[in-house]
Amino acid sequence: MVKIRSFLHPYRMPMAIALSLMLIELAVELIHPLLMAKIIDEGIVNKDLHVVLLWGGVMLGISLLAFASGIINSFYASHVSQSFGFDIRKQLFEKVQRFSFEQLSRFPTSSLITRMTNDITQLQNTLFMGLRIMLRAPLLVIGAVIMSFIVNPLLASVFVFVIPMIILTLIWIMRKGSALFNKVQAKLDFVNGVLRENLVGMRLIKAYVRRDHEIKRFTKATDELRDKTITTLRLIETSMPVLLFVMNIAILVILWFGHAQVVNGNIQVGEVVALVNYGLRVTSALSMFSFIVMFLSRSRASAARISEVLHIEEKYEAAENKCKITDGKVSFEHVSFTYPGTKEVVLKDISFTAPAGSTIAIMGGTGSGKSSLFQLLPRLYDVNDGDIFIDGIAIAEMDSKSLRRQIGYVPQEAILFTGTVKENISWGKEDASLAEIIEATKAAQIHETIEKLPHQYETKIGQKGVNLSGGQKQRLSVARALVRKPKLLLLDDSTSALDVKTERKLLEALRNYSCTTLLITQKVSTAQQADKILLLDDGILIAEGTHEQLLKTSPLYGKICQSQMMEEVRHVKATN
Ligand SMILES: Nc1ncnc2c1ncn2[C@@H]1O[C@H](COP(=O)(O)OP(=O)(O)OP(=O)(O)O)[C@@H](O)[C@H]1O
Repeated sequence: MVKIRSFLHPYRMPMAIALSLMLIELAVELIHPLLMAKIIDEGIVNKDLHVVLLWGGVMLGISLLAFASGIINSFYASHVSQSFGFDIRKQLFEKVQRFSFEQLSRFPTSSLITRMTNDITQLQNTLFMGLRIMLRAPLLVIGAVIMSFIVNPLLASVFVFVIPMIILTLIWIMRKGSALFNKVQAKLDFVNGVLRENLVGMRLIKAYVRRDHEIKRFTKATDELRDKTITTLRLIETSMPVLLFVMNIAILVILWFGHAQVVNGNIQVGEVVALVNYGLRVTSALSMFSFIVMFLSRSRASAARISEVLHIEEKYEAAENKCKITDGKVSFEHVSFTYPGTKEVVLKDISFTAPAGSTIAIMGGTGSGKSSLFQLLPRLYDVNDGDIFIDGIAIAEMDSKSLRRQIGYVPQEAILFTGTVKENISWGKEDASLAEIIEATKAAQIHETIEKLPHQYETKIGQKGVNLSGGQKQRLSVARALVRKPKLLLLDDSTSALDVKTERKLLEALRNYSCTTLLITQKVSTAQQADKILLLDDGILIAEGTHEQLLKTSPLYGKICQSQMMEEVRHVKATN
């Protein structure tokens, strides 16, 4: 929570101005009943029009002052609350960008989205309300009680019994409300999660005709959110009328006692009117409390959720160990790896060398650890045992940012961003010239396709590349990696959607890049073109060698080749 409060520091001055203006409004509100008592007792009772006009004029003047203060206060309140929300959102976003994969996996994506949107909006609204009415309501209560004592201590003593009871009840409601609102926000996370999955997977839902099922799932999630919200609001809304009832009784007691005192000639009518007026102002402040308690409880829950993300300790890496990959020779020495927070060892004692400029194919069944092995090279995860060397330097000693900048990594799923073709490719190298981009797209065998697009390199790519085929997306992702001219290229099944001819051309073009290429593939036809094949099985490197060598030494590789050949024969027969 301390962290959230620190976001207010830059706005101390405008907040102080807003609060001072609010105090002017408050003072005017508290002086009003006093002036009213004067007009009644000195003007109306004594039939003195001059007094009525004089104090009436003063009342009008200070009302105008309060009106102007209110408008300027609103201006400052919206400026401060919006800027405060903007700052938190920016810092939260930057923080999440710096998270490691392990830290990122602690929060579901939908929860991070809710925290960056809805939770911050809650805090903004609360701050706005805080500067407008939140402080005004309790101060109005305190001020009204003090003024009542100044006017008539005997009648004002009624408030001493009632107000502490009301304050204790409000504290209880707020505590309970915070816990309930925490649950409401968690339900909102879930609704956002279902919504996100549905929007992203819309094609799959339609293809599998799962619309009704998904509507039911979404309805269940929103029903739960609605029920939790209603329970929470009910707690607050039912407590408020009880508090107002208690206050109304207090006003009745003042009227009853006041009447007796006026009849006995101990006090004047104006004093009773002023006290009733102060009582009514306390009642109106209390009705504001239902909103205040709601906002405060909700924002307490939201602040805790935002703080949880902001408080995560970042692992700062020493920036001085900048590395320069010169040749791209890769060696794994007895590498073992387990994902953080899990027990399963996904890579077991892996050792191999990829000479500089060589092409190494990595094969193995699904879940055998191929992608995990790739993620270790740019240090998306760190090894648990053993060492990985590039050009003879242990990557554990290298600054991960500078290491990543020199690796061309094409993940299994081709990810594109909304923007032009050119922007998507220069994502790999911000200052890439058009000539460099074209060189990369030619090598990735996608230049000719881009030339046929309506606006060539300036053609807009839809969200996630919806207007491109799977193979086109893969080749654009390869071009994005090549534009960096990396010394080490990692292709995670990135040519799976290409036909044999295009794939062959692409692999041949890669030879001109004189980079070490590690490529994961399921196809023997692709692996055959590599200088060496690594065969993984359940996280263990069970065989290593050229296609011909493995045919002789590895029964598993033999089986893979046989099954793919049979598949091809079946395919040829079927097409004939
Ligand atoms: N982020 C993760 N957290 C925990 N375990 C993971 C994670 N990613 C993968 N695994 C586990 O690691 C093992 C190896 O997965 P990996 O993705 O490396 O296999 P793969 O050989 O690339 O499979 P595929 O060919 O299906 O892509 C699997 O058992 C998988 O469940």
